[in-house]
Amino acid sequence: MSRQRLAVLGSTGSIGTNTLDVVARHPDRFEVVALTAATQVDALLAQCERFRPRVVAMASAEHAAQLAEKIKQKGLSTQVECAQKAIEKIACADEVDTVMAAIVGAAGLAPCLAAARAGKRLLLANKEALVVGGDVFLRAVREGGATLLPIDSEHSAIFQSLPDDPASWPARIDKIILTASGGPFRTRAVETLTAVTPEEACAHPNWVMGRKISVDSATMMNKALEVIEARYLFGISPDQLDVVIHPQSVIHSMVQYKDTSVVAQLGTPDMRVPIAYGLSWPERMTSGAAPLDFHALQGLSFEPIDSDGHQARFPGLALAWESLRAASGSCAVLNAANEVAVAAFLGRQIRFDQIHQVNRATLDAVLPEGPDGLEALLALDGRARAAAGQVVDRLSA
Ligand SMILES: NC(=O)C1=CN([C@@H]2O[C@H](COP(=O)(O)OP(=O)(O)OC[C@H]3O[C@@H](n4cnc5c(N)ncnc54)[C@H](OP(=O)(O)O)[C@@H]3O)[C@@H](O)[C@H]2O)C=CC1
Ligand SMILES: CC(=O)[C@@H](O)[C@H](O)COP(=O)(O)O
Ligand SMILES: [Mn+2]
Repeated sequence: MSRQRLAVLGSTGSIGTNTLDVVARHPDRFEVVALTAATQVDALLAQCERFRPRVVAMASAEHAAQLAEKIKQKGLSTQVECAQKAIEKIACADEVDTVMAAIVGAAGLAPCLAAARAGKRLLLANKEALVVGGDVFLRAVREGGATLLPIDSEHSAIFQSLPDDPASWPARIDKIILTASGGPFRTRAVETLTAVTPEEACAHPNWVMGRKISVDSATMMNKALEVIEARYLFGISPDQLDVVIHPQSVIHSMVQYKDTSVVAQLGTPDMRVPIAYGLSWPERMTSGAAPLDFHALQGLSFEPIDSDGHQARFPGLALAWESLRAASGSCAVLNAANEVAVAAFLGRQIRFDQIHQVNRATLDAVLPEGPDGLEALLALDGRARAAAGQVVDRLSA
């Protein structure tokens, strides 16, 4: 069996390092040919020493120059490139079979589209790329003949719970139920959310993740993005998408069939499981995760999202359905606003509860014009970021 030649985009992040952890367990199956990162020069250098990729790219010339110098000092043969175009070039290179898309945010859209158009096996962790790209993204997958496999834990669970033949899904499925942990503030008094610090927001109860997605989990904007992601991945209508709070993060999501049967995927909350599934699909291979111990499990519980003040605590969740039903491009506007708002919160410019104010105001202010390609999507993303930035400025003045 020939080895899959892998490129990991965002290799220094949480998904990137988990991917390399899984890959290192299977040297007979994978060859790491390319890695990309943005700012973490030493972390990427260490990955180069361990995995010996042929090429790496960093988002800025400054970081790439620092890395190139260190690579030379170590006597490594890895070629160092820079800028977003180099990352896109890696995503569609002939020497790459499989692309792990693990860049955070809309910055991952162009490389994902490049990989899709080049017909790669595309492992999608970067949910924002699909939220922004929507039908444009799916068209690139179709036309390029790419294989799109979900890595997000909920979407991997749904994919594992669905029949193999996508053509059979509409006739068989009643709805998809995404589970949500409720994040670090599930039981916190709503009126105290004004005082939340970035450190508190990033302390997820079940998962260790990057800072942006951790804040999204705390506002439940992560679940809003995931509802949109599910809409596109599984071609299902927004009315057939439901969310239930499940604080233990053991059931990763469920599919309810027409006969009311529910099929779910369970496991310990460890991203190496969906990563290993994506890498090995349609086979299975070891992931390094600990198995679930049903004898030790304390119980699984569920809370409706409209119970116990959750609607007031998580006002952003409803924006998923609102954006999906609004003009095409609205999901891209929501995503851009949220990226700006989360960055402003992490930079201590706005309060935690003001993230939703930025998202709400930006959705109201920016009218999308049905973006039909990458250029139009990036222009819309830029417009929404400018509008969101103005809201941030007003709130922080
Ligand atoms: N973490 C998790 O468990 C899960 C994550 N996801 C999704 O996966 C994606 C990655 O998340 P996560 O790993 O947590 O994020 P991290 O912040 O941990 O990692 C992000 C990676 O992207 C790189 N990066 C950041 N900005 C840019 C840019 N502008 N251009 C190129 N590269 C960039 C970073 O480089 P550097 O570090 O060098 O600056 C890093 O390698 C997100 O879309 C997230 O929603 C989905 C499910 C679970
Ligand atoms: C691991 C993963 O997929 C994250 O998206 C996770 O689901 C976050 O959990 P909640 O958003 O449910 O808190
Ligand atoms: Mn998820």
